[in-house]
Amino acid sequence: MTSFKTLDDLEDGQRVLVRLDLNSPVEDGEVQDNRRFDRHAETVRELAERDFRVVLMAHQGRPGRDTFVSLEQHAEILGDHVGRDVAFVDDTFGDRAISAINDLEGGEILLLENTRMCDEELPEEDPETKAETEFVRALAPAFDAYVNDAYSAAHRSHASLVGFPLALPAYAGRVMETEYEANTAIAERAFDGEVTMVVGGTKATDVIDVMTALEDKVDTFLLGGIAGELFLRADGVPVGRDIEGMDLFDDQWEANETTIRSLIDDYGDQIRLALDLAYEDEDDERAEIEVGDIEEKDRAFLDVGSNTVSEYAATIESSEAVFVKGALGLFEDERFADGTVGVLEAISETDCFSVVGGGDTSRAIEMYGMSEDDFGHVSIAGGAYIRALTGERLVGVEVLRE
Ligand SMILES: Nc1ncnc2c1ncn2[C@@H]1O[C@H](COP(=O)(O)OP(=O)(O)OP(=O)(O)O)[C@@H](O)[C@H]1O
Ligand SMILES: O=C(O)[C@H](O)COP(=O)(O)O
Repeated sequence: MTSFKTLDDLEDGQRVLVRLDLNSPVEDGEVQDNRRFDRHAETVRELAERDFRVVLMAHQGRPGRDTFVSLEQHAEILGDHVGRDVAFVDDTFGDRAISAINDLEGGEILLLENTRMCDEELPEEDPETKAETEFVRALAPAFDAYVNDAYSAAHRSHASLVGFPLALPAYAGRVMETEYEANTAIAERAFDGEVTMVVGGTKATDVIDVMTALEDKVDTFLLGGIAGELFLRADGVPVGRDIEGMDLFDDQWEANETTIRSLIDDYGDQIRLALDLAYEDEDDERAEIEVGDIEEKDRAFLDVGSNTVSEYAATIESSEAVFVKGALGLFEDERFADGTVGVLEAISETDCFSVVGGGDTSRAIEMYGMSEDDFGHVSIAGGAYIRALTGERLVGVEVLRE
């Protein structure tokens, strides 16, 4: 299906430069462990076991943000997941980096400093320009091959992602391979039965883009979350009131009202909206109301209701393939997790082909004790996932294919 080379095509024992995506949440300066470490650990472990000298590159945050920190902590967390030491050098491509690389023995692993600390990394330029940067020209000669495992960053035309594949023989890592295959399935595969897509979350434009790109691939869109409420509002239901401190509705409504209305007009038969919604009552408990009984915009809705969950679950049960993008409610609060957890459980109980994506949404799987093994694929990508779903090509994947 793919035309890129993989680790199966690499001759053992070489010097490999490997790009991972370890971009993680950072709280009070502390890097938080997450599934990206676990997934990439497989690629790294395989390379170390095959006696490669393994040098890793990754980014964290962006200059100017609190999350823009050194990768020193990442080396330790990754080492725990790999089950081997991951050394760290606080240099990206200077003399200290080169000398640490040259000191490596077969089977040893070294992580270089945050690629975004290098000035030439970030400006979005074409691969040819990136291949000419000092960063790539200085580092590439120290290696025999380049491996890109950072599918979730592959929509960025940054030097570490698109420059090196032009300077070295380039291969896809295991995460790159599996993410690519699962996330492009909806655009590239033909399914025999019904294809269902659960769309929610907070970003109306993501939902609109997915629906527009996939209307001829998806039989039924099940809507929820803030995006679902915007569709309900277009359908004449007085919903869409922000909870304090959030600004999720009015700007999005203004910017997207016309598009949402025309989607409902054009594809109404494929779109299913919530039948009931949940809110917080005077006693701080979850309460539900039928959509038809909502008379004015006097409260914030934080989840879809139980009738909606049953209906959506029944549709999922009869589907051949189910894709998820975005949560159906504020699942971080247990009282408003029923919608998101209900559809995820329905998916996990059927043997349909399934892909769950979006950084926040997939977090619900472990939060509520479900197992990733019960899903076809749980993506670790955010921006790259939505681009793949909408058929957009990812520059970092394209250079590997070339
Ligand atoms: N009714 C609601 N009110 C408030 N928040 C909601 C509601 N419904 C869903 N959410 C929030 O939406 C978030 C997920 O939305 P988002 O659009 O970011 O989806 P994602 O695809 O998981 O993430 P990302 O695009 O960031 O990778 C969840 O954290 C959830 O709390
Ligand atoms: O975390 C991500 O989604 C990727 O690493 C891309 O990060 P960016 O949006 O800061 O480029």
